[in-house]
Amino acid sequence: MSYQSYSLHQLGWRTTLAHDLTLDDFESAYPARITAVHRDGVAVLSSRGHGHAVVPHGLHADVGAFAVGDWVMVEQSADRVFRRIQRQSLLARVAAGETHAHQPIAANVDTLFIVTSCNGDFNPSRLERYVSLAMQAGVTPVMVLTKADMADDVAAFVDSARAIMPGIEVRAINALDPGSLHVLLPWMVEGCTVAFVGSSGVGKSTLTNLLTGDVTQHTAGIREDDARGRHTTTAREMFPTSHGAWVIDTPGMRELRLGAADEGVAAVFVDIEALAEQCRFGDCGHDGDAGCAIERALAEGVLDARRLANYRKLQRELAGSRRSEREKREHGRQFNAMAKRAMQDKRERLGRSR
Ligand SMILES: Nc1nc2c(ncn2[C@@H]2O[C@H](COP(=O)(O)OP(=O)(O)OP(=O)(O)O)[C@@H](O)[C@H]2O)c(=O)[nH]1
Ligand SMILES: [Zn+2]
Repeated sequence: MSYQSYSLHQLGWRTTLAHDLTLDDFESAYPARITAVHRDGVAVLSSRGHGHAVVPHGLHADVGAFAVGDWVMVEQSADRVFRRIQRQSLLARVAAGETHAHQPIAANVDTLFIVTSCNGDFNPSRLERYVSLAMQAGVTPVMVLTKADMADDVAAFVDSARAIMPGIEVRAINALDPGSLHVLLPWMVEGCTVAFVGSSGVGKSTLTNLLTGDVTQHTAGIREDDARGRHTTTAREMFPTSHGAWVIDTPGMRELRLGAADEGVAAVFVDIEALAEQCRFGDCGHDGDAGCAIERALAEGVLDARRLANYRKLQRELAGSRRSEREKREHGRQFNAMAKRAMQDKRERLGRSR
């Protein structure tokens, strides 16, 4: 199995990916998909099978610029990455702390299964956050409610989940029952890539193992030939399933946080944004202002107070991350100006001493 090869279609190739490539690219290199990112290069899968490719110095800054699921062009004559192909979607991790730096986690994911359980784990505000993140990344969110076998009123959980965003797909499931897996099959299509997020204990590993179990040894490393022909054992983070879809399971998925996700938040809270447009005054503060449509909706019970509070909280976070981006840019500008001054001083001193 570990030496199995896949067609481009099976690997998830889309014709749109080729729009980013020239004839030259195709003559000197071939497309491959990254299944793991290592310190010294990337593990790839292509129509040639499993392989390892080094990332030349200076290509997209460093290995950190590549993510599992990325498509790259690998040189025909050497196991070396030639270039990365434009991503269709990108789940990025926002670093903890004040820097708000974005680190790519998974690329070209089609569906993000947002997993929660039909119990105390179910938290609409956290789900709104995950859905915003998926929308921002360009990935279709699907809500998966596990432990349906242990809840009295599954329908109530499904209804709450449907209220997170208009039109969102919701499926309740008993992850311990392989027979109930069929509810996820519409997204497990050949060449499609899925990933799971959710808190600890909701059943992500159970579902991932069910989907990939009979196809690969999930956690075990696979022997492969590296660039120098040595055998190495490397862990992978992208796995085939029996239905032909791929599951990306990387440790980074567990640390996804909402970054600069303005469009994602706007997509999830379309109801509130539409209400705001109906306020009498364009600069309505939605706080005791006359003719406020949001407050009217609250009073009429059309809008949930918790949802509005979470929308405001996310807006504040977005403002915070915009501010820190600005500060970083400003800091960079100040540093450049300082460096320029130092160079000038040096030139002047040299000029005088001559
Ligand atoms: N009854 C029932 N138990 C479930 C279901 N899904 C998961 N479990 C159980 O819940 C526990 C946690 O499941 P995991 O799959 O390990 O959860 P996880 O999301 O991967 O958790 P982390 O690895 O900590 O992120 C396990 O004991 C599972 O057997 C379900 O639908 N019904
Ligand atoms: Zn208002």
